[in-house]
Amino acid sequence: MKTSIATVSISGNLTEKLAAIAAAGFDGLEIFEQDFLQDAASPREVGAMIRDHGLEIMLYQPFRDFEGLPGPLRARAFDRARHKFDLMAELGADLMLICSSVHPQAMGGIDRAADDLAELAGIAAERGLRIGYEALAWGRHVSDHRDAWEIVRRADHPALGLVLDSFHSLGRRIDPDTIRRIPGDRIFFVQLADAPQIDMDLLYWSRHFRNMPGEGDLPVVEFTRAVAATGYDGPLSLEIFNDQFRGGSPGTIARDGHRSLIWLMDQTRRAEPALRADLPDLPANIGVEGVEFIEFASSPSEATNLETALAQMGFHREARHRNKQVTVWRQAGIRIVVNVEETGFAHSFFLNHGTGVCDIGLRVADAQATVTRARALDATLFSQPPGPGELEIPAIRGVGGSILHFIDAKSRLDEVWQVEFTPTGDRAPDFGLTCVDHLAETMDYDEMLSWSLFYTSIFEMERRPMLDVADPDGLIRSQAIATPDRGTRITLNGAQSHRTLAGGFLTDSMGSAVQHIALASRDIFASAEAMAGAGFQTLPIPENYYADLRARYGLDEATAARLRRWNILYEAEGEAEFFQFYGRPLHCGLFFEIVERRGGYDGYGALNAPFRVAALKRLTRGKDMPRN
Ligand SMILES: O=C(O)c1ccc(O)c(O)c1
Ligand SMILES: [Mg+2]
Repeated sequence: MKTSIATVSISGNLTEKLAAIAAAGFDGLEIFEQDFLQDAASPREVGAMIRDHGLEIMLYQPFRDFEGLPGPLRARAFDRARHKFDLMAELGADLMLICSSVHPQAMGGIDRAADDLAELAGIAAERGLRIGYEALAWGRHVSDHRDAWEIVRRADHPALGLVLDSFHSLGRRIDPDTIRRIPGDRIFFVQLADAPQIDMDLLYWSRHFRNMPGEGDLPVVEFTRAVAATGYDGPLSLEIFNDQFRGGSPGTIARDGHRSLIWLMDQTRRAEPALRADLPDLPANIGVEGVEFIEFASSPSEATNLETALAQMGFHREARHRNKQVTVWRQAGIRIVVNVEETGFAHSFFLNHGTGVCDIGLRVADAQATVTRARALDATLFSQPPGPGELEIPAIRGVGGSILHFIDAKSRLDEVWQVEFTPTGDRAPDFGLTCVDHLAETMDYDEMLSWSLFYTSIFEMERRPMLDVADPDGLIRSQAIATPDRGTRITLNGAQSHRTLAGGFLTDSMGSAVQHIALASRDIFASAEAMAGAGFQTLPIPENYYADLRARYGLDEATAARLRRWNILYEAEGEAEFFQFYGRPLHCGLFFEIVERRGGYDGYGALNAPFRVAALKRLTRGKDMPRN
């Protein structure tokens, strides 16, 4: 199956669109009439331009309001079509999409539509062209692919086929398995789009909120499986109308689109062996076994602030790198690496962003397989020449110029701590922190879909519904992603305004980055006490919060007082309970969170998030009186 994308999916002018589509690796495109009409070049020149980019024109669209018209209107529609056929010949396009009519005078009737389309197919065939009929979800008489197929079947003309569009079928909740009964050679073209599940008018939803397969909530994999089962082996083409994408970077949107199609074909192939995908073999979604390390880039002077916080949380300096100014801070299953080298990747990260998380190490079963999959999904590999005696650990580029390293036991990369580091012999205190609970990455709202697709397409990770968090100065959208065992969790936080806390952090850190690190505690009260004893300062939470908490959950005075004492926030869902408290932000804006989950709690304290944001803002504006 070839990959294609409609020009309407990408921002920019036609030249920019073509460059982005070609660079992302698509085989071809659907030329959207509007994109072409607005360009100054002649149809012939546009066709040549497309082919010069190594791209094939797979479809010309849309041709509207054709079938079922009375008398003179019908004749007019045939004239219009002839004119478009002339244009297609100039362009070098041989397939035209006809979408079901929304014309107020269209009469309906399966046979009438079939007769009109058969007659038009005859005209197209004389010119060596073909036409494909698509049911728009809001079509006046035809709004279901089953009816569109019945029309195509009755018209029975070799130059007429069906066009399927996942949005129109799935948006109307039509069972995709109904596609399985259509012969694959009568399907001329397949368009794909996903969308977030929002209850709204179909036309408005379709024209503004479509997104890439895997970015939304529609069962696009089931749809593609059904298509594959018919034996269809034509192009899979993205047709994405999205307001956000229209304003996005053409290169990023095209890359995400290509990634989504590779992901989709891979998922489909695994479930539906009949699929003939032009895809190399690639390993299945990579299972992540945990966070092996979190590395900060810093400088000797700036690192002190961070290292003080680490010591106050009960970390000890466990080991030093043999050749580099790199130290490992450790507590149970958590390793925090502090890199103050003056050359190399971490240093350039530091120069660009200041102190911050430059590298995340993930534990996987097979590091090499991980980069093979990541590469097939258009991720950028990262490498830096290893120093003498150092291991070559596979890595890719992640959020905001940071990197992701992959550590496995299979190729003994997990021995890096013994091979490259020498123990300091420092005493290990135990403040009860056990492992990384989650990493919170802050980014521009417009980047969220892109990074969520990145994680969920490469790794075995699932998305949770998107949440809104109210910041006093705007909204933050939050998207949690986690492995099925919940052992590795990442939250993506999207800022829409630079006046929000997250937005301010983005400006200060010169781009997307980890804004907070949540560490899991065995016993949050014991951890809070030990940390306070070591001088750790928590984020003060106002009295009002605890009054509200008592009312909300009927907590007794003693429990509320205990929570209040350590500024611990609380949330409960049935038997499941969540406890969390925050540290104060470091100079770099990053802060730590300590959490304890009980009874299978699976969230992130969404009800508490606005209190946390307001408390942080009070603190940074210097208006808060510490209570303890
Ligand atoms: O929104 C539309 O009008 C429109 C046009 C052509 C398509 O292929 C489509 O899916 C929608
Ligand atoms: Mg369509």
